[in-house]
Amino acid sequence: MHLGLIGYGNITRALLDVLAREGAMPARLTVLLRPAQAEAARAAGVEVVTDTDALLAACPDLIVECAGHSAVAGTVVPALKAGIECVVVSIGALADADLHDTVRAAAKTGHTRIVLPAGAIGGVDLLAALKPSGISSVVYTSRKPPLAWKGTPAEALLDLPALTEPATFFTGTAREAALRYPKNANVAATLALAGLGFEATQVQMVADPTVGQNIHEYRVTSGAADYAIRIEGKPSPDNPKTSLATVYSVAREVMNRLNEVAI
Ligand SMILES: NC(=O)C1=CN([C@@H]2O[C@H](COP(=O)(O)OP(=O)(O)OC[C@H]3O[C@@H](n4cnc5c(N)ncnc54)[C@H](O)[C@@H]3O)[C@@H](O)[C@H]2O)C=CC1
Ligand SMILES: O=C([O-])CC(=O)C(=O)O
Repeated sequence: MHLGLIGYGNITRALLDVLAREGAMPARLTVLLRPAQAEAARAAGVEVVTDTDALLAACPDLIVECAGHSAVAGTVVPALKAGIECVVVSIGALADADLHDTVRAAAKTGHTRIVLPAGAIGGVDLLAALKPSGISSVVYTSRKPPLAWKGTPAEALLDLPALTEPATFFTGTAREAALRYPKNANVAATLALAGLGFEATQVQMVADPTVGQNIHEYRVTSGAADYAIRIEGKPSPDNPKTSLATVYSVAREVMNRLNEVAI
């Protein structure tokens, strides 16, 4: 497999470690990154490109986006049009309804598809499966240590370093959450896309100095099953906003395309 990656940050670097450890390194790897990161990546033995055209010209079999919302419009859309399957982690980008339409049209043009991994959470398979049974509610709470909300609008609402007890600073729709907290609410968008949509999926975000993990809890009620799930994600050492489970979820997507059995 020739794997194309977008972004050379926390997820990409950890992903490459996991694939190497698992003996699942693709035969060829091309990474689209910011020019400032090119030297470090080349030193790690990675084939580097710095613009979308060069990534597409390399013709990877699969592209995995591990960068940020802007990469979805900038690189994923042209890649889909060119017929390359794309796994996207910055799922919150699809809260922009126009971009969501553009992405779907691009996949149709390229006769390919965009794959949305479970990312930091689990249970998305069940939620998506339950959709035709009629889902009546999806309520999601994201609870992270104050540090994980640094550099987000939560900073203007709370004195994050001084918090001594949990503070719920956001209650609203998945759409609002994903658009206002692009680096922290991809899970909200994933649940919305799997289940009730961006307007009806209810989201709470909590800065909690009493926890050391990124805790994702959601409850689903539907025609065929009701369930609640709680994931206590360990934060990535290099980016406390991102749960380590996200890296493994992306690794699973890659390994499922290399193995005889996909699970
Ligand atoms: N689906 C999910 O459950 C989750 C999704 N995420 C998302 O995954 C993405 C990556 O997360 P991390 O690796 O932890 O972030 P990071 O900030 O450590 O790394 C992202 C890297 O991509 C680079 N980048 C951004 N836009 C780019 C572009 N257009 N082209 C090339 N490089 C670009 C940045 O400069 C940075 O080096 C973020 O959007 C994050 O919000 C994170 C956690 C869970
Ligand atoms: O990794 C996590 O804990 C979840 C996250 O950042 C997101 O939903 O964007």
